[in-house]
Amino acid sequence: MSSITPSKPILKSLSYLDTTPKLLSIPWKIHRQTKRSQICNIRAIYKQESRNFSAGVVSNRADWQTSCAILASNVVLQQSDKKTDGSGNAEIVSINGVHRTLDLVPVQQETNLPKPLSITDLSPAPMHGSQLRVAYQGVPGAYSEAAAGKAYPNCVAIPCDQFEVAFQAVGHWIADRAVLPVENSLGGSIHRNYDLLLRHNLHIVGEVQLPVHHCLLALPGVRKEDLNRVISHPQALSQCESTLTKLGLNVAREAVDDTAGAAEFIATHNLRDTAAIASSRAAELYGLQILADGIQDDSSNVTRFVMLAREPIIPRTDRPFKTSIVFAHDEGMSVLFKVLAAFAFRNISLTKIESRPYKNRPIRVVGDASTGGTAKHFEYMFYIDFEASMADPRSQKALSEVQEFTSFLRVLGSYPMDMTPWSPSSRDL
Ligand SMILES: O=C(O)C(=O)C[C@]1(C(=O)O)C=C[C@@H](O)C=C1
Repeated sequence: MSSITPSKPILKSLSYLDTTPKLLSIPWKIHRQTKRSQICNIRAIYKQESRNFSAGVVSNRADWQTSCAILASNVVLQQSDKKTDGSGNAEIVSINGVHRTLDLVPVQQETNLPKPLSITDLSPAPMHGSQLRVAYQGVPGAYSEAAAGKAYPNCVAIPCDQFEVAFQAVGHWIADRAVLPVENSLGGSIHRNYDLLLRHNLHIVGEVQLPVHHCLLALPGVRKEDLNRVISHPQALSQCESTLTKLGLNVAREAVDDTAGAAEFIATHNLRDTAAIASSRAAELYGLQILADGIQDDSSNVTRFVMLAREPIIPRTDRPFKTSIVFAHDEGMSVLFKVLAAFAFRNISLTKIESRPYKNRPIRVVGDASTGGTAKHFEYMFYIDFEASMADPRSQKALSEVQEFTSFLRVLGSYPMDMTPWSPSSRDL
């Protein structure tokens, strides 16, 4: 047990954070050595992995321990929470609320992978050096971790068990940035994340486009004919749907929180009838074999991530910038048309438009009930990305016009566009 003193005041626990924040300057309670069991040779794999990971995300155990105390206690808790079948030979687990009885894995080894941060772990983290801490949803080997590495080489990547936690980690100074997948070229928008962008007060400060190369992973020795189930993130399942069918895998699909988490789950529970859709890095990390490589339905499979920070960046005009806005309008005809026209007349290209239900006010009644002429309309929030910087006078004029016929307008961020070329055939992950 060691202790360090944070250089900045930090918030102590979620209960403080949710009410009036109390700033504390307390010595750090630091980690117990956590033990994650069950995956063969994971330490060796992970050490090699840390050396190999070309994107440069710093995620080895030593760095991790000095950078993030938040993960410390979870594993022991998790192990004691396991339910057994009474004989002690099997464990009852739940995937998406479905309970399954699994044989317990005989091999019990300590591993070095960081445990994802969860909502109960949002206690103070030490401030450390110059390395940027980037929160992502998932476990090591998730595409979001790769996106963090692409956006910020040499960052410390912090796994979080939910997107909400990644947002809060930044809001409470546990992380400096969060990376958030927002859309995929095959699966479309990741809607929930649009809602989170609105609910939280973080700013979009950048974007990265990551070619996503999926593999079908299973335990060593398992053949395709042995499979009864394929598990993965819902986006990954939808990105590989036709290929799975072509491979003759007309088996159950089950959604889990992230792709690498699916691989970890198979390894941890020794599931010989289940395959995961995940990255080749996840295969290495969790000791799985690649049954099929490049199983996305289209080789041009790209996911766009945005990076979020507590403060906006200063927009510039010396390189291509994108701006993301969200707006709502009360009523009135042609508002959407007028908004689009405000950009079109100034030759500003839109790259994205998305509508989401306006959650506090989902339905509007129009007309006069006494005359029987009522109709109900859904209310929406509209998200627009356009190709111009907020420092560009054209954007400012367009937005002041948009403001005139909208009831709510927020600039989510103005940030450099990801212009890096990518090759559809390259196997980035
Ligand atoms: O599960 C992961 O590995 C993620 O990073 C999430 C996610 C997503 O939300 O779309 C990211 C990229 C891929 O499109 C598939 C899944």
